[in-house]
Amino acid sequence: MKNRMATIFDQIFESKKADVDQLKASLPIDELRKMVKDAPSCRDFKAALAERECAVIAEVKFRSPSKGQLRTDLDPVFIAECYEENGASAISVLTDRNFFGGEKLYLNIIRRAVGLPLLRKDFILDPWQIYESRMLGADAILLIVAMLEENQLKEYLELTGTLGLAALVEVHDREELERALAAGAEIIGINNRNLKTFVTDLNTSLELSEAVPRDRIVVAESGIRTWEDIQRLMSAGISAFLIGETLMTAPDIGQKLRELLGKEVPAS
Ligand SMILES: O=P(O)(O)OC[C@@H](O)[C@@H](O)c1c[nH]c2ccccc12
Repeated sequence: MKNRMATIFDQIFESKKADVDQLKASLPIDELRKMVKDAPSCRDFKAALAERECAVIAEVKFRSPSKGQLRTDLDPVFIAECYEENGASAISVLTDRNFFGGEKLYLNIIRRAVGLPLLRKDFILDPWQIYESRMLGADAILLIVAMLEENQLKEYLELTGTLGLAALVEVHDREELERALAAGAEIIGINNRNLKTFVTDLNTSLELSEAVPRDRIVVAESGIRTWEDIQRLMSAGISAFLIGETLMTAPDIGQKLRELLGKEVPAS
């Protein structure tokens, strides 16, 4: 089992690398760099998280390698509007097609429908994708420490800042956290999902958040199911939460979000 899962992580990496090589060949980075100059300004992702005591980044994710198809009514705009109406602080949009059923186009159509800042959820391996994210209408990108070399992480963080994008820097363990902090990450995502086994454990966020200085924002990611989960994380000083599956599998997405925010008592 363990080996099979490890292979999926490697598969994602290889598949993304092949995609990026192809994209780079079709549009040289210099061209892309020129295009970015005309992109509209970004919405402030960091401020949106900082201004609430309990900030939910609600995710548009139709499929995952561990759970398969999460939802069959594929209406990303409807879901994003539902998130906005029911109290989300930001929206995370999966743009990886092969493993998560995402589309780059979703960023564009969701951006036109809602006013919240958008996080592009993908596997960033190359600066090309950072320029592309800006073109697609993202306000923030995910940088996964486990996928990047130390110098890449620093370089990519700098580039995100230069382009006006925010970066959510994702870590899974203490060593990755140290690397993220050393690189100057301001928003640290602590992923409760073990990348090899895909098992989620909220203790990962509870334990690692203790080592994050107070001037950085911590986002607890993955495996959050209830208001009680959120309260547990809040008691450790965490105030931002990235939630996908629980919302995407709920029959009434809006109601589920209100429940998670403590605004409504669960139906059963
Ligand atoms: O669906 P969940 O368990 O609520 O998790 C959301 C989010 O944390 C998860 O989708 C995620 C975290 N890091 C990622 C990196 C790539 C793709 C997806 C992810």
